[in-house]
Amino acid sequence: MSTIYNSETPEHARADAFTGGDVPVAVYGLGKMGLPLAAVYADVCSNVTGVDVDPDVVDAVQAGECPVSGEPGLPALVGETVEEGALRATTDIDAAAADAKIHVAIVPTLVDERNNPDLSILQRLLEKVGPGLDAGDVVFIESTVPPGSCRDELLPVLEATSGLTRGEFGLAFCPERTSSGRAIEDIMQSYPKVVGGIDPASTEAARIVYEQLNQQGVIPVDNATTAETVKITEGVYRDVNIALANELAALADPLPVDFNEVADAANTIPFINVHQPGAGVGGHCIPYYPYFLINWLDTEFPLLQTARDVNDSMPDFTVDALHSQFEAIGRDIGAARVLVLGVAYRGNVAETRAAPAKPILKRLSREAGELFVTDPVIDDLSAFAGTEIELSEIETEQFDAIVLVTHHEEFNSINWDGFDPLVVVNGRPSATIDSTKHRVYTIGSGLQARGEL
Ligand SMILES: NC(=O)C1=CN([C@@H]2O[C@H](COP(=O)(O)OP(=O)(O)OC[C@H]3O[C@@H](n4cnc5c(N)ncnc54)[C@H](O)[C@@H]3O)[C@@H](O)[C@H]2O)C=CC1
Ligand SMILES: CC(=O)N[C@@H]1[C@@H](OP(=O)(O)OP(=O)(O)OC[C@H]2O[C@@H](n3ccc(=O)[nH]c3=O)[C@H](O)[C@@H]2O)O[C@H](C(=O)O)[C@@H](O)[C@@H]1O
Repeated sequence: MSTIYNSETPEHARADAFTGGDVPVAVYGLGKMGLPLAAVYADVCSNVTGVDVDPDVVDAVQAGECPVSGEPGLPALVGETVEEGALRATTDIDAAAADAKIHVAIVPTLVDERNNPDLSILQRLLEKVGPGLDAGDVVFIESTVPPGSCRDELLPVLEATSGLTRGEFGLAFCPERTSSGRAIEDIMQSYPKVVGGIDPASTEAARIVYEQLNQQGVIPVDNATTAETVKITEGVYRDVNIALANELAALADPLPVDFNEVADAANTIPFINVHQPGAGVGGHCIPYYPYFLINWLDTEFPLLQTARDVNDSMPDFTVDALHSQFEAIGRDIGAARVLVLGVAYRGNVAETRAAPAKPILKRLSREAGELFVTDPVIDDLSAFAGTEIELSEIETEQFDAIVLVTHHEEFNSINWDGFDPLVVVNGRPSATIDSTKHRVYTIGSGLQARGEL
């Protein structure tokens, strides 16, 4: 069997061995990002074992089915690669680790209730992978981790459990630079892959492998900590920029000014990229990554913490805006029927972690007369306050207010004229409320229409 790491075999021969299926791969974690990654690996090298602790996920993949929804091309790729024998799935981590020579970890890396980074799932996984490592194997970490993790936290686990020492096996950080809903495209061709190893041979091994997967090529960086910092920098850049937009969105009220128009105009200069203000920042990535610095290093990050605080205040900003509109028309929100549109953390994605809709609904359940909620992409709304209503039924009801928290494309076909005049708080400037009857307040734009109320 060929090895990729620290081998005297010429580079092109190692790449051929990988694409020819002579270097077995294990992908640990078959979730929203792990399954697309395993399927792309299988498409390229035809020799992948996907490993997951969830037997339902494993059974589905083994049957050629795709347990991850909303990823264009994924069901077909999983079906094809499983049928060809290029992809198989198991819950048996020990056996998969013993067989593989390339080990790819893409399990959750979270923060705890105090926002301290929690790498325990990844560490426990590597404790099981370690005993299966042989000299010449290489481990690629795709889960986002705080800078320094490969060197200080993960390498020691692999050394302790494998009996091997640094230099006998490789370890590189190879971040997922992908978004839900675009996973296959992002993995294969949207942007180059960044890779950084704990030693030059690990970086080289990662470069050789990912050059076969990614049509945009590979950016090898100096070491694993550099690659880890690239990924965190991308995440905090987004969080801080969204916070800037959210802070400036407040200009809409005192001036008044349509800050969304301001942003569009400002963004015509190529080096300006004003983000969109909105009802909040959710998901299991952007709200957490700042804490991979703030609560990891003995360094102050006042800007990052401020950005977090600003973004965390947006659910309250949204509910406060609703209160202001009710006060302006002299109505009592405590007697109002309020509908919330969208609980997913962002449009067109079936994921609710850290969704801004949760605190918005919680507060409205105390402050509104009656509360209703709908989301066409989330099956189970039981974790959210409010009475669930199907999107197809909302036009048969009357409401006093509608709060759009998440902009799913299904909301574009709402017949707004079908409702009697009501208050609308639009939490996503990308959504258009297509009616002049209603009193519409859009975050960033301010009061856009007084309507007939
Ligand atoms: N979802 C996203 O948009 C992005 C995610 N990432 C990174 O990728 C990581 C994984 O993300 P997702 O795939 O979205 O998570 P996910 O929650 O959808 O899936 C994680 C999978 O890992 C499995 N798992 C948990 N412990 C395991 C273990 N010990 N062995 C094997 N499988 C195990 C779970 O059963 C689940 O199927 C994230 O934590 C993040 O660091 C990076 C960029 C984008
Ligand atoms: C720039 C970008 O697309 N970043 C991705 C991000 O994915 P994620 O699914 O979290 O989407 P996101 O568009 O950053 O949105 C996060 C949250 O921020 C909100 N949001 C987003 C952009 C914006 O201008 N204003 C805003 O309020 C969204 O509604 C959502 O609640 O985080 C991923 C990750 O790092 O895990 C990363 O791989 C992805 O590239």
